[in-house]
Amino acid sequence: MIKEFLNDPTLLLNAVGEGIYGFDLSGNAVFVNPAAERMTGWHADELLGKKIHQYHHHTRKDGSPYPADECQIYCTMFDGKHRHVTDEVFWRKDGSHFAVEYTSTPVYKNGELIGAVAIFRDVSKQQQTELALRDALAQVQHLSEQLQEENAYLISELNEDWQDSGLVGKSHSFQTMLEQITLVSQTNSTVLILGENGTGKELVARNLHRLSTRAEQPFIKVNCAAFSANLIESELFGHEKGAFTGANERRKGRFELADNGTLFLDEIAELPLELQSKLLRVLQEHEFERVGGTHTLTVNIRVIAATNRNLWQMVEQGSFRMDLYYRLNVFPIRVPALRERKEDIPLLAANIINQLNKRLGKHFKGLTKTTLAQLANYEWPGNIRELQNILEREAILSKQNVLQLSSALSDKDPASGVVLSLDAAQKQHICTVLKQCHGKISGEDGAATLLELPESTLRSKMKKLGIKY
Ligand SMILES: Nc1ncnc2c1ncn2[C@@H]1O[C@H](COP(=O)(O)OP(=O)(O)OP(=O)(O)O)[C@@H](O)[C@H]1O
Repeated sequence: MIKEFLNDPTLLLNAVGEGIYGFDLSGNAVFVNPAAERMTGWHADELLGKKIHQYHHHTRKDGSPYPADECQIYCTMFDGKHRHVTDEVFWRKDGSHFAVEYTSTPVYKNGELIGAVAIFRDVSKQQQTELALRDALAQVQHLSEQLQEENAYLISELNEDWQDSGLVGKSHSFQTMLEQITLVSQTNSTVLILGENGTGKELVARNLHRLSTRAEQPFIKVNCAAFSANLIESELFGHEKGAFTGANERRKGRFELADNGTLFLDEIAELPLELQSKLLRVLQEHEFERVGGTHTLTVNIRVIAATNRNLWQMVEQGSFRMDLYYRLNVFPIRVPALRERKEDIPLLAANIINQLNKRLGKHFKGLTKTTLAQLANYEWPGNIRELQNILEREAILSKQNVLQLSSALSDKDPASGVVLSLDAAQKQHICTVLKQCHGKISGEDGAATLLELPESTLRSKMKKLGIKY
């Protein structure tokens, strides 16, 4: 048996699964095994004695010429060196091609180079599997990035602690507003919420989303006043890796995060003019590009915008685009100031006390009659947020289970000997420093540096304290 093999080595070569070609020094085929025939479709008798390079190894995958003197198999015939090639294709008789991996080995007889042997295999399936794996990996990475961003966003949302608050009020103006919310929530129309600070614009936006068909989709908020002019663009539209100094990773913007859901653009009046035109484009065409990107992204978003400013006046002064104003003002909802619905104060106060009891672990039963009268006589420039702050301060100070005011309510400058709450004192100090810095927040001569705070911390403090700059 062994003898049979030794007498006819082609038996073994013909049985091998890899394709085998033998060449003489002129590059003519002297041996072609059946595996090579199967892979290429060329029969041995069509190739033997001919230069195989011309038949199926004469062009690259992209069709560009592959001169014989660059061919790695031919090179082996000239320099007698072994080669291992992994990035080429062989062409079949029918004109198609397949990815190959091959070795080209010199053949010596009595120390003299007489030709070369090429052993090759079809690696197209392996490459396809690798490609599919790479695709799957990229997809997993993409999903994980998205989850990370959504997670970061959700954590910051949870910190906002709005969850327990509902829309409370029985007054006519408030009830009319609730009817408007219910009606418009069933549509996809853009809504513009107008109202003074602390009247509940954000709460209105959240309830609008909750009542809409998008309720199960994300509600994404952007405070247009909380970012500097150059940060807001990437915050809204995201950025590509390397788009600007510090853009070490690709990042999705709020528009992408809000896809299929609702995007709440708070303090819309603070959006720089340049970005107003970009926003207009998204509202009109639902399309945008990430900063530093060329790929156009399409989104399906319901936009709710809010402002405490007189937008029309800004249009007249040239600081707000008229076309954007009309785009946003499709369905305006005006949230009444607290002084316009003083009859709601007892209900609101009861609601706030409930929340305080839960949060502070206390058992306040309500307010004294005198306190209710004092609350009704006040003009509430800070609206419901101010009412919340005052009740919280009293809840901390009070030793009884019925709350009353420890000092008179006043909307005058608090710098007149009255002890300020920590928040009020911080607000006053930050405003003084901002004035000193001519409103500049970042940079060496900015307020953040003077206050020894990171810029982002100062901005979120300003937002929390209701400081507008
Ligand atoms: N009708 C309401 N019933 C109970 N709580 C309310 C009501 N409206 C607003 N609040 C509470 O008042 C506070 C201020 O509301 P919100 O932040 O929505 O106001 P805003 O108008 O968006 O303020 P700003 O313009 O300063 O951003 C929140 O804590 C909110 O929960």
